[in-house]
Amino acid sequence: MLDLALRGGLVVTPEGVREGDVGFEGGMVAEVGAVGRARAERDVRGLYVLPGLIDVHVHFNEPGRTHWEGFATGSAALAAGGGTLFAEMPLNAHPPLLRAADFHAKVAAAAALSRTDFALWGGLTPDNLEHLAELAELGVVGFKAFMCPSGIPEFRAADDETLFEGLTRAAMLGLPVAVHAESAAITGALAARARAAGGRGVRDYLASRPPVAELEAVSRALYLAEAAGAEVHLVHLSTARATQLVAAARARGVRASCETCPHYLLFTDEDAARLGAPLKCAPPVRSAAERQALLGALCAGEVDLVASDHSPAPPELKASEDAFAVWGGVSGVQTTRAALLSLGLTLPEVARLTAAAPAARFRLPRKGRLAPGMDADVTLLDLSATTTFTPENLLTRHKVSPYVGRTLPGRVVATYGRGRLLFEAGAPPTLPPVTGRFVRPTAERTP
Ligand SMILES: NC(=O)N[C@H]1NC(=O)NC1=O
Ligand SMILES: [Zn+2]
Ligand SMILES: [Zn+2]
Repeated sequence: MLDLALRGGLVVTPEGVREGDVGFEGGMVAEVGAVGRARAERDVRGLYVLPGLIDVHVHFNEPGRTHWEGFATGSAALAAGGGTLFAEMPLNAHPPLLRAADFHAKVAAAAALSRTDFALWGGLTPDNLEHLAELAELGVVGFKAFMCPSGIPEFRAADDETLFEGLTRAAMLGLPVAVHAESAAITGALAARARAAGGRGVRDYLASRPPVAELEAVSRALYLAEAAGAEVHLVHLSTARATQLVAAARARGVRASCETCPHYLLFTDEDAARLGAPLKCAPPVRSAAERQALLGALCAGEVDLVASDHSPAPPELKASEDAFAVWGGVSGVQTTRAALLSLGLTLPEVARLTAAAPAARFRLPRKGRLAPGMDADVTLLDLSATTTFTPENLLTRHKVSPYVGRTLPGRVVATYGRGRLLFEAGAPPTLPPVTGRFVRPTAERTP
C-alpha cells in the first residue's frame, strides 16, 4: 500500500504533461499514472505536479556568515519556491570549504538545519590543490574556482596555472570544475580607471565589467579544460556569445556545460540603474539586446540549466552610495521558476532546466524526474494563480531582492521532499520539523 497518492494532477516531465496520479512509498515515487490504494490521499486536480527544483548554485554562507543567510532560512525559501535540493558554494561561508577539516562543520550544520536535501561544492584556489582529493572522497559535487577576485579575501582567485592544475586533478578525480569566468585583468583595470576618475555610480560599475571580460575568460577556461581533459561548468553566463563559446567547445569534444540565472534573463542595465543595490551582481545584468539574445540562446538549447546564484548579504552591505562598494549578489533562491514562467517557457522546459538537467549534469542519484524509483521530490504548482513577492512571503533571512514587489506567474501550493511535506502554502510557518540529507554524486560513468 502506498503512503500517499496525489490524484488527478497534471504530471510534468521533460517530455510533456500528462494527467494522472503520483504515488509515494518509502520516500520514493512508486507509481505514476493510475496508482493504487494509499494510506493518505491528496486531490491535486488542476495542479501541475513537477519534479522538485534543484538549484545547483546557492551561497547560504554557513558556517561563519550565517547572519547573511544560513541553511535554515535559505532552504525554507528554496522549498517555498518549489525546491527540494540545493548545491551550496564553498565560499562566503567562513571558513570556506577548501579542505576536509572544513567539511564536517558544514555538513553538521546543514544536516541539522536544512529543510531540503543538499549537495556541496568544494573550492579550488591557489591554497588547496593538495586537498582536492580528500574533498572528492568526502562527496563534493565538484570544485568551484574564480578567475577574478571573489569578494571574499579568504577565497582567492585561481590564476591560470592553478586553474590548469586544478582541472587536471579534478579530471583524475572524475569531478567537474565550476568556473566564475570574468577576466581579472580587464575588470580590475577598468574598475581602477573608473574609480580614479571619480566614478561611483551603477553605470560606472556596469561599464567596468563588459561582455568581453566574460568572453575572454570563458574562452580561456574552455581551452584549459580541453588541454586538461577535464569537465568544466561555466556558471552564471550573462551573454549569448558566452553560451555559444561553450556550445562550440562541446561540439569539438570538450566536456563543457553552462548555466545562466533568472536575473540575466529578466533584468537589464536600465533596471540596475533604477533598482540599484538589490540587482548588483557579477557579471552584471546586461543591455536589453544582450538579455534578448541570452533568452534566445536558452530557447535554442544552448544553456544546460538555470540556477539562482542566490548570494544575499545583510542590508547594511547593500546600502552604500558607492556602487563599487555594495555587496555583489542577487537574492533569488525562491523565485527561479516564477521567473522562468514569466518568460513564456513551457512547464516541460522548466522541469528540464531546473530539475532533470542539473540532476543529470552533477550525477545526483534518484533526483530530477518523476518516475518509479526516484526520490519523491515534488512541487505542486497552481498556474491559474500568480505570486506577488513581498518581504512577508519571501522566506530568506533578508528581504533585499529585485523581486520584491514583482508579480510573477504561478503559485507553489506545496513541496514534498522524499515524500515529506517541506512547504504548504498558507500553512503556519511551523510545519513538522524535517531536515534534509547530504547527497553525494554517483561515480562518473565510463564512456
Ligand atoms: N562571492 C559571491 O557570492 N559572489 C557572487 N555574487 C555575484 O554577484 N557573483 C558571484 O559570483
Ligand atoms: Zn560567481
Ligand atoms: Zn555564486
